[in-house]
Amino acid sequence: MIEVTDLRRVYGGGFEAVRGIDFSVRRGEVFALLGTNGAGKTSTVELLEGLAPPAGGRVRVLGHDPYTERAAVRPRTGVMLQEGGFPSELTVAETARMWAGCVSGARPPMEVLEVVGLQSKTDTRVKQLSGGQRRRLDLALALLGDPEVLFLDEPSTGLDAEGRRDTWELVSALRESGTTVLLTTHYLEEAEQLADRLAIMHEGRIAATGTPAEVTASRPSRISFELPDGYFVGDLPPLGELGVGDHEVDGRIVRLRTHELQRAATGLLVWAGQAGVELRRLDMRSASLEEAFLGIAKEAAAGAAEGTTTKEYAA
Ligand SMILES: Nc1ncnc2c1ncn2[C@@H]1O[C@H](COP(=O)(O)OP(=O)(O)OP(=O)(O)O)[C@@H](O)[C@H]1O
Repeated sequence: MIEVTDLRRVYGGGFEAVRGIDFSVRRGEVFALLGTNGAGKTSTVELLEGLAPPAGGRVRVLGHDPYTERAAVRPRTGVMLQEGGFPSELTVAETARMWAGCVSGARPPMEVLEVVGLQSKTDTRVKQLSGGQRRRLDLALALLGDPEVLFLDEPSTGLDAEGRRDTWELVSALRESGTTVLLTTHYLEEAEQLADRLAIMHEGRIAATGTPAEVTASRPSRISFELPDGYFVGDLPPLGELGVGDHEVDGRIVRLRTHELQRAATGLLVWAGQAGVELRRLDMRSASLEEAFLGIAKEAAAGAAEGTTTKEYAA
């Protein structure tokens, strides 16, 4: 549905915001673009939406160039920009009707307003809507053309926790109905919940890509606990044999990092059981997408000088 090869975007002053990225999105998939501020997510999405031509490389959406073959692509895509501009004096219903007039084969405006939960606000003027309600109106307009591919640029920014959950449910329902979704987000939990696959951007490049599970699986799990009274780290079983990569001791607290959580955890608990000691403040956890994101961004920053390579976790 979307195919991106060696894509580049250069702004007026010569600044290269997108520096040769590759990814593809399959039919019915939710694909998330993550990244630090200024990583190049919006610059990329705008190229996919056909709002600007690339400085280099290639974009195909539904098999077409979204910039030069706009007429073939635009009717089949829905776009929710980071900031929508609405005439503020119109009501919600008037805005949806006006927009429907610009879309060929539009769905009934009331239907999409109901989908996003704005049915009780149809007579409210846009200027009186909250920020979150405006985001929902924006989403409703993107859905009017019943798109095959939906671009959502930070769909839940500005929404409260409940609004965010509602948006997630909506995106999940769209995926169920076969819509392909490309979204950018700052919320790692959002990507973890919604994305079938994701790419983490950093300074115009893709630093890592794969399913959320694949990207997090590359990061070490953590175990921490308090040393039992009278014991020292040297009294623990040999950590290397438990699959522990490295460890640090902070007062009485021991922190272990491992790529083999079950083996390390079992070894530690068997040891504690045999020694008859309690491991107080015991905590064991797999890496979260947030840890993976922070680690990858840090590594990418460190590796930038020597030319960063993309980590592919996909099978
Ligand atoms: N019109 C422009 N002219 C010059 N530079 C720009 C322009 N638009 C964006 N940039 C720069 O390009 C880089 C990428 O910006 P972009 O908005 O794509 O990042 P982003 O990943 O979407 O960031 P955010 O998460 O903060 O929205 C930034 O350094 C930004 O300052």
